[in-house]
Amino acid sequence: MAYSSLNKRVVFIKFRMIQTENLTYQYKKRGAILSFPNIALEKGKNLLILGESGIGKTTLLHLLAGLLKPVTGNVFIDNTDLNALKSNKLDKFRGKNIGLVFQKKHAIVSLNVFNNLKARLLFSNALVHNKKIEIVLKQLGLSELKKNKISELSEGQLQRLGIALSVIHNPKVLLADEPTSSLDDKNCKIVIKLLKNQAKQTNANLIVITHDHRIKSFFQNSITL
Ligand SMILES: Nc1ncnc2c1ncn2[C@@H]1O[C@H](COP(=O)(O)OP(=O)(O)OP(=O)(O)O)[C@@H](O)[C@H]1O
Repeated sequence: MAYSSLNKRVVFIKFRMIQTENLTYQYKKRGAILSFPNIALEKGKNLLILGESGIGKTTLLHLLAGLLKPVTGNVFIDNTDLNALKSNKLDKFRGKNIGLVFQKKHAIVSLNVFNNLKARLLFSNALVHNKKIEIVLKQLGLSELKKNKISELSEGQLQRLGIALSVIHNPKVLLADEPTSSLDDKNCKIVIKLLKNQAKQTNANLIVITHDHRIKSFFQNSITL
């Protein structure tokens, strides 16, 4: 076959890191059925998901993380169908590939800042590199506080530690639930920039779910539930 005709037949299929199809969820039998638009996100792309209170934002985030099983539909992360994984494999997959940023902080109070990050790496079966921890602490402005107890951190410092804990194992996907809703304008901007920078540095996909319209301008892609 001549090169020119071979060339014409080359098809570029864009690889989707995150893909959902026909997702629905129902908390109670006879309860309302929550249904969600399809998501298709190429590697490294970010997405903002907006929606009013009670519309199902946290539910969608939990479906994307495999914390809830959909009534119908599928979630594919890096070509893996989360529905097809048994619970221990799903836990391992989530631990390795997904970073969750919750509004409530998930640090272990009996450990200092540095050891919290070490524990997070151990939990996700990642290699513990002290240097890597130092780098993330520096990126998030927490180096000076590495030996501090969790109780000694301010709200803003705790939030940055929450981000550090979500990104330390280089997840492929970073899911953030209302990361800015309780913040003033200045800190809202800082947190979104930190999340975007962290995602960019590790070539991860960032999905932020929120009702906070202030952050719309930081995202090229957004959907409203
Ligand atoms: N555990 C539960 N049992 C029953 N219903 C639930 C449960 N969790 C959420 N719901 C209902 O499901 C719907 C979607 O809830 P969800 O928390 O996903 O919304 P949300 O958009 O994140 O809301 P908010 O912005 O107020 O946090 C709501 O009507 C809520 O009352």
